[in-house]
Amino acid sequence: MSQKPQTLFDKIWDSHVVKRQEGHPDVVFIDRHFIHEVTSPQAFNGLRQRGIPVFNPQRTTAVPDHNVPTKDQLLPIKDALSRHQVDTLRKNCADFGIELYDLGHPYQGIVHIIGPELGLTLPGMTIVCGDSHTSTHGAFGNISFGIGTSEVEMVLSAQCIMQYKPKKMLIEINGQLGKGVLSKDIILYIIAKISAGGATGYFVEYAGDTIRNLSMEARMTICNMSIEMGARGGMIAPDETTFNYIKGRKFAPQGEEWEKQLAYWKTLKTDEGAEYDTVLRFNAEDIEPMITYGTNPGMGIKVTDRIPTLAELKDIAEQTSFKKSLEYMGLEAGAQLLGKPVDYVFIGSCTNARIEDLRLVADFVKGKRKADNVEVWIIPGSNQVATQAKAEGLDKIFAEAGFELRDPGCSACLGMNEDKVPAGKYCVSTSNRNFEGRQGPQSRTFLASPLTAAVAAVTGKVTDIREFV
Ligand SMILES: CC(C)[C@H](C(=O)O)[C@@H](O)C(=O)O
Ligand code: SF4
Repeated sequence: MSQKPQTLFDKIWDSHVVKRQEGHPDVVFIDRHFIHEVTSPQAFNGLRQRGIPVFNPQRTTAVPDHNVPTKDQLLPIKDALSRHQVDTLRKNCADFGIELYDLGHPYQGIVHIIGPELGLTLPGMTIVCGDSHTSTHGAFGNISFGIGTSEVEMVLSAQCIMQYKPKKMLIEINGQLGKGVLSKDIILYIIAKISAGGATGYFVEYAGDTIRNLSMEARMTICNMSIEMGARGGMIAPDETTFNYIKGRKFAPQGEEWEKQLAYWKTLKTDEGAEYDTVLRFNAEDIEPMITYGTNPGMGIKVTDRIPTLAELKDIAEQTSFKKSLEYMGLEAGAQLLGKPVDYVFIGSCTNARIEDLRLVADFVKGKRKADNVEVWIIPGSNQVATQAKAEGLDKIFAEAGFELRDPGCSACLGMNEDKVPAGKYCVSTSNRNFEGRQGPQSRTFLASPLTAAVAAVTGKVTDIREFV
């Protein structure tokens, strides 16, 4: 009997449904649960109140990342709230028997960076975390999505979650990327095309030869930002690039188990003829280095383009938020961003703080110096990234360029620690959100790729990387 062709999403979802009842959300088994200090405290308190243990502590991994200092990380945390958050995570993990990669541990880092690098993130899994950018892990061909604190409690107590199945979107990108164009530009381009709400209610699968030719690091950047167009998550079918990345990692399957898993992973692709609710197609040749000018990630332009004018925007609601946005950013409609002086450059976050990002930046800045008007922070995504960077001598290249390589954490991606961009200052940032106040009260963010950030650091202004490569 021939089965109806299935999408990759359906294959993984259906194989994890524990209970399905018409008119109710599916009860879905969760293979891997990541937790951090911000969204887990109330969940643990809920368990305490109910007097129940964590159902399967081995499937949960904890790491402090949001509230951690990126200088002198091993000294007691000065900020009282941050210290309390991190201490609470420590106590909860000790009380409930959960593995914690605490500050100073070789595996500590941003939660979405450490999962993949430790081989905890694997194809075919269901993965959740009380964090919207859990979508990052989908680059390995699994279903990964962010959940709320009450759902964190649900997963801790039952290793399952109740969820309605989302709609499915395919985004196919084909063709050769131009010089100086990175995967960050691909995703900023897509979000600019479909808007920050363009994929609301969908789970996105990315496909096409452009995606196939990307490294795992680059794929993670794309899946990471799926959430910034409203999607529940993003995924990419696993292939040889995926398997090579995973092989030999700390918690990756080994020996016979590897062979067994690999055979299963190879089946993880969308069947010919399977249907999506929506299909979008883009050409890689149309994509250029991108930068955002506004206060949501959909407000992006090619770095050489002008900011749109009010008249160019179609709907009225959009016009109101557009005006407010430009006011906040201190920018004029119709103006060019190119040549705009910047004050800070932040290279970091779960979007672009992996070793490949740091290599790209180092490669570009080698022998160059930062401009006098900019302060440059490089915050590695994890201790493993930092160690690797040092082993390769990247720290020396950064130091010679006047860039500061600090300790790992979320840092100025959202400024929950002391790394804040001062009010009114402009920062070219490799992170994923440019919301009002995101990098500090009244801070102004231009989202861009690591290369566009690096060139801004050297010239002190918004610059087209293609002038240099
Ligand atoms: C703090 C956390 C809940 C939040 C998220 O869910 O994304 C943060 O990581 C962010 O990027 O804004
Ligand atoms: S690096 Fe930024 S986006 Fe990623 S988890 Fe941390 S705060 Fe959220």
